[in-house]
Amino acid sequence: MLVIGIAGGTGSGKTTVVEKIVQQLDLKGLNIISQDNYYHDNSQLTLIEREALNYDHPKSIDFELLIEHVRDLKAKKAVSQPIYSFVTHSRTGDYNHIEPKDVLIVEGILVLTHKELLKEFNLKVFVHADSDERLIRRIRRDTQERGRDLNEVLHRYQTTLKPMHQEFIEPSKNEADLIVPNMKQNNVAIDFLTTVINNSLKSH
Ligand SMILES: Nc1ncnc2c1ncn2[C@@H]1O[C@H](COP(=O)(O)OP(=O)(O)O)[C@@H](O)[C@H]1O
Ligand SMILES: Nc1ccn([C@@H]2O[C@H](COP(=O)(O)O)[C@@H](O)[C@H]2O)c(=O)n1
Repeated sequence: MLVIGIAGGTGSGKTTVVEKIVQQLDLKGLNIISQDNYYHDNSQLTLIEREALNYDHPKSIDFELLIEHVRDLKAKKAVSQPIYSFVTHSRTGDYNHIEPKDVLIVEGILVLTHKELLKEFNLKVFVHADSDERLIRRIRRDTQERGRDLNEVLHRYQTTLKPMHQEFIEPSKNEADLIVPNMKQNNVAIDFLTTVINNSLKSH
């Protein structure tokens, strides 16, 4: 199985880049795992306590479970992935059933920060967009899709998101084999990445 890690700051366009690659790949069997499903549950806390948590620090992710699922899929075992709600900041109690396929893409802001997870990747990609562009995209997305208001997004940006990005996410760019500039539509980078994946598939 070919395992690809795709990181980048919030709003850099990881999900969009993955969608475009998937459209272009000539493949039947591919799984996409988002790090977002592996946030710790925290349902033992009140909603107010959960709202105050730092969701951009590596400790906010259940990497143990994420790595277990990557290894299980590589060993051709199906996994039950928890479903996460950005509205309640906790797991919903429901699960996605994932059967192993030929290619696995693992995407998320912190997937290139964890030493053990890095060992599982055959190809490591970092999607880049400048911080002002990412903040604009984040405001739009979180107010339209994640039930947040402007004050919440800006407060989170200043208190946790920006410092964590500088401390953990930006340095993880050094782990990448490929950096995809995604300030504007970048079909050349998407074509290039698709070619690299197709070539890697031939040698697997
Ligand atoms: N190259 C781009 N140009 C303009 N908008 C983009 C581009 N890539 C992504 N977006 C938009 O930015 C927002 C965040 O993108 P998304 O792929 O969800 O980022 P991420 O998964 O890294 O948080 C989405 O609304 C998406 O449509
Ligand atoms: N309960 C939560 C959990 C995470 N976040 C934010 O999500 C961002 C990561 O997701 P992307 O799709 O943008 O990569 C991260 O920056 C967290 O701040 C949240 O707001 N609430």
